[in-house]
Amino acid sequence: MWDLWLERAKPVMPVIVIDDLDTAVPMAQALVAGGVRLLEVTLRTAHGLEAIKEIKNAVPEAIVGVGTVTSSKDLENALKEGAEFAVSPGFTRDILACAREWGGPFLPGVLTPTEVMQVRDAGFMWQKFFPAAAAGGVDMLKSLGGPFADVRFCPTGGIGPETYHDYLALKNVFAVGGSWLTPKEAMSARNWQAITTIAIAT
Ligand SMILES: O=C(O)C(=O)C[C@H](O)[C@H](O)COP(=O)(O)O
Repeated sequence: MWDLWLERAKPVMPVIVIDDLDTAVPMAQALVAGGVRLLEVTLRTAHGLEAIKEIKNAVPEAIVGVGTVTSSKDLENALKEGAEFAVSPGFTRDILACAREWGGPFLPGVLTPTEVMQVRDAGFMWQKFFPAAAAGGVDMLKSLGGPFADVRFCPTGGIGPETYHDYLALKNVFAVGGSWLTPKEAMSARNWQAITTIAIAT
């Protein structure tokens, strides 16, 4: 699925925090206008689920997923609202089982070789590498690429406009995620042009 989506979307995934529900749709439109279509709406605030539903209905060009999935219940709730993919900062046995049953694109979060092996054993070849910068960044991903050449990573955590290129240059990285694409100041000022400008430049 990621392969297919990446044919028509930039390989970047904004990690979106919705403080005010009315920002969800214009923010998504601003990103899509700049070619950023893979949108990870986090469950960090109470508006996450509703925002997923609203964006799905109002912005058909967006590919909307759910982030900060920390339980199987989170995943089930987000799927009911129409989330097309799901991302977790880590994984539990329960989440992996629920994601397998769903069968859709789920990115479990990993940080160590052992975790890469655990989720690969469970059938997940596409993984989130989190927190990327704090855990060794590009060098760590290069090292993981040795024994795990078949695994594709989406690093997130501490990545910004100055560094995301370095990650995307790695052959085991399929996309890069982060909150830099939807800065808090631009969101609260409802400065959609600023968000489109960032998206275009990315
Ligand atoms: O909440 C989640 O779903 C997470 O798993 C963590 C986020 O992906 C990173 O915290 C984003 O990191 P920054 O770009 O440094 O803000």
